[in-house]
Amino acid sequence: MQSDPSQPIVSFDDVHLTYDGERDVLRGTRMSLGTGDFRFLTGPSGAGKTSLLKLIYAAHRPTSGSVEVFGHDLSAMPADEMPKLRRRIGVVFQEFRLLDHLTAFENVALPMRVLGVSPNNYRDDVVELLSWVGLAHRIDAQPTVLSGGEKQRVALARALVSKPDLILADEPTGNVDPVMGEKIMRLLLELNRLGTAVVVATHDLGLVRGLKQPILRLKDGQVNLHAPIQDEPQAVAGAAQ
Ligand SMILES: Nc1ncnc2c1ncn2[C@@H]1O[C@H](COP(=O)(O)OP(=O)(O)OP(=O)(O)O)[C@@H](O)[C@H]1O
Repeated sequence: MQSDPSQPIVSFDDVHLTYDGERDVLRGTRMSLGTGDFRFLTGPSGAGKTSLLKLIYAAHRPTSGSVEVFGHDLSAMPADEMPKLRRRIGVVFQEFRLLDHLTAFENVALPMRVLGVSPNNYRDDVVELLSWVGLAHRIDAQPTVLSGGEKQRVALARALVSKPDLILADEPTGNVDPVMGEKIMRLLLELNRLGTAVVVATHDLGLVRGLKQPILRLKDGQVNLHAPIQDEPQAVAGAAQ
């Protein structure tokens, strides 16, 4: 399932999403995402950021309109092809929690086990990923003894183990202190520099401001693309003289 780099990897055309027949969350949303793009997804609480990410992951279906991912119209995609598509998408969602009875290693390895990949083909990758997120020393620890930031980083490693082309992260810095939040974001930016497209839904405007990446702003059911926020020019002492 290769995609043409000149084509969008995600494309929403006139997408409506209505819950319970009355709550209009998306109202004719149009947007696209290209290979290797980085986008923050911002908007007021309840605007529909999580819902939008779930549409991309095909965890929800639109009420109307079309969602294409890696060139496939999701509404026309046979159910048995979904796992192959999802393998190309790494997700860090609040509700995809780590499993407490598994170690950090086993949690990160889980997507590969589910896909039926032999341990010989993922063991080194799992160890490398856990080292990359700074958790080589916690590889055998279970989530119950990990801090919030450590758990977030295990979840990030798990999202990356299938070498996805696209990462969807929903408030990945939500439960961690600002230093850890910045570290997680730097890891995502580094991945993006290596060619992975990344969408990060966040309320943390400090991060959005600091990292200077383009912003998808979701408001009133519509998505608009904004340029990175630039710092205000600093007043230069004596400049007026
Ligand atoms: N499965 C569902 N069934 C019914 N309503 C839902 C469902 N999921 C979300 N909603 C509603 O849809 C709206 C958008 O929710 P969503 O979680 O997508 O927003 P959000 O922008 O991610 O919010 P937040 O920033 O607070 O996390 C909210 O009003 C929410 O209550």
